[in-house]
Amino acid sequence: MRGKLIVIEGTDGSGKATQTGKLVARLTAEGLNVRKVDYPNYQSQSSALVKMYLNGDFGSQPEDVNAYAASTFYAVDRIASYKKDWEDFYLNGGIVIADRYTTSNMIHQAAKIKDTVEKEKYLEWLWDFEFTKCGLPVPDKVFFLAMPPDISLELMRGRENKAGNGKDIHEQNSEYLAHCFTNACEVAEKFGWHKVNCAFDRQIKSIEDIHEELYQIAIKVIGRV
Ligand SMILES: Nc1ncnc2c1ncn2[C@@H]1O[C@H](COP(=O)(O)OP(=O)(O)OP(=O)(O)O)[C@@H](O)[C@H]1O
Ligand SMILES: Cc1cn([C@H]2C[C@H](O)[C@@H](COP(=O)(O)O)O2)c(=O)[nH]c1=O
Repeated sequence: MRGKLIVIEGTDGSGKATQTGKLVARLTAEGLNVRKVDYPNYQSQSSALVKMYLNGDFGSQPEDVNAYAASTFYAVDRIASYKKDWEDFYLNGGIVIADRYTTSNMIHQAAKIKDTVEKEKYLEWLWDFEFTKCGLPVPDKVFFLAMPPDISLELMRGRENKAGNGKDIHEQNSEYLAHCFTNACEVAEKFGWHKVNCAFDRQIKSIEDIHEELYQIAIKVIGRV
């Protein structure tokens, strides 16, 4: 019996790692069979092209690699991780909580495409490529942590990126972050993601309050209530 896949999404510095860690810890403490995955999988060689892209080896601007090409770098990394680390676990009923997934391509790569018809074509291509052709599981639930870009920039300030080599070409570009946020709000609506409003009037919701909102929905998806 197939398990569940729950994804925690958002733009850079929106609190994904914080919330993924808390949700996994609580569900594990309750005795559920839970595993955490995060993307990019920097620990694996499969992320080599992603690292080169984010390091600026193909150009210093995100748009120097088009949405389709960059998406394939991330997809390859995801497929390697799925096949090696969690396919069996998931197909045998395990609960997987993902910090980023294909949904990050929908946010960060689709943001490069301004024309709405072309963006639509890209989103259809991506769905078919990652889920239908490559066989990655479709998420059971996607949480979108809607943290306004000016606040997430503050949260990220002074913090290194996860690859541990300074700020990457996405993080260096505040204009791109703003485009990604606007695009994420549209995509979240289109695909029926659960949007968590993480701030109101520049007042950030507490880590605990956001966690509680995620937890209450997650246990329904898992079938605990
Ligand atoms: N609701 C919140 N209130 C205050 N601080 C927060 C909140 N959520 C996260 N933070 C802090 O913001 C910083 C960024 O959070 P976190 O690393 O979880 O974000 P992220 O989305 O995983 O980042 P990235 O996209 O760079 O991987 C951390 O220092 C974290 O403790
Ligand atoms: C998984 C994935 C990620 N991205 C983007 C999102 C971020 O800007 C970077 C990864 O940075 P992190 O802070 O180390 O998480 O890459 C993407 O465009 N597509 C993806 O599938």
